[in-house]
Amino acid sequence: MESFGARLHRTVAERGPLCVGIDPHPALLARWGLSDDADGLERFARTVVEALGDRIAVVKPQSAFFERFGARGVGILESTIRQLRDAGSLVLLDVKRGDIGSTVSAYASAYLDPSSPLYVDAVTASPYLGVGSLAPMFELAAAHGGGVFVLALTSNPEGAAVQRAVTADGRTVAQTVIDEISQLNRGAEPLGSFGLVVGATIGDTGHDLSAVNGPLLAPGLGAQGGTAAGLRTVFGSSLPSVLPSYSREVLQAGPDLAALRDAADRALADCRAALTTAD
Ligand SMILES: O=c1ccn([C@@H]2O[C@H](COP(=O)(O)O)[C@@H](O)[C@H]2O)c(=O)[nH]1
Repeated sequence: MESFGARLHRTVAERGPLCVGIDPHPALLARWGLSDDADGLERFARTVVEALGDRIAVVKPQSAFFERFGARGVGILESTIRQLRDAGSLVLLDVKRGDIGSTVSAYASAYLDPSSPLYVDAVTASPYLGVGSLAPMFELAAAHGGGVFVLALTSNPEGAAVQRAVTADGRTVAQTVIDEISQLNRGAEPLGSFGLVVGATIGDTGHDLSAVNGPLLAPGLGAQGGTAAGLRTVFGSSLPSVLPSYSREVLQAGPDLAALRDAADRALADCRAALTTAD
């Protein structure tokens, strides 16, 4: 079985270093001329799959925008996941789950067990009940070739107060998360399956990411003010592990398929240039 890290490494080599989010904000539904209901959601998601599913390495549905419409919204999420996988994209479900370990087991079954209707390639997870509480997700991911991206230094300004708080041993909360994920990825080749979320908006992280050996998801590009050119400042020598992520910046080009593809191509070109520029 190929690990998530290996699949990600291969898919990024084939399609380029880009993740595009499916975030059907009410304002975007309106901009696309769609109704703010499950029908509008379905049309929106289908259009993104049709435009980008066969060309983007990773597509990241934001679960909240599907859950907003209850059972039908979750049903649309299920079929969107299936369609993306059929089109060859890796699906990273942005759900930021976290709880006590026994409940995390249920989340792991929901997203990382291949027999689940919501089975995806990887999920986002919140470590604020302790990184160790996420162990059932790490175990099921490892067993089935899945991945988990754990929040470390998020793109929102409110995150810093918690994530940069200093623990009893002198490390920040974020550095303890980084170190635990680095441990899980030790020795993995070509890339570990456990990633971190580090916002593209935060400037120099001031943290040591050198031992992570896993993907660094960088949301916050475009609508939140982060730029591809700024990724070098944020990530320094860890730049080769970065998976840049855009949602609204690309989605606002829709619903025209060619315009969506052009917006994604522009984002990819900017990211390629930023990730490969020599020091
Ligand atoms: O630190 C984080 C973690 C996750 N996100 C999510 O990414 C997208 C960003 O959307 P944009 O439209 O590109 O701003 C969204 O789903 C967030 O929940 C993040 O922004 N920052």
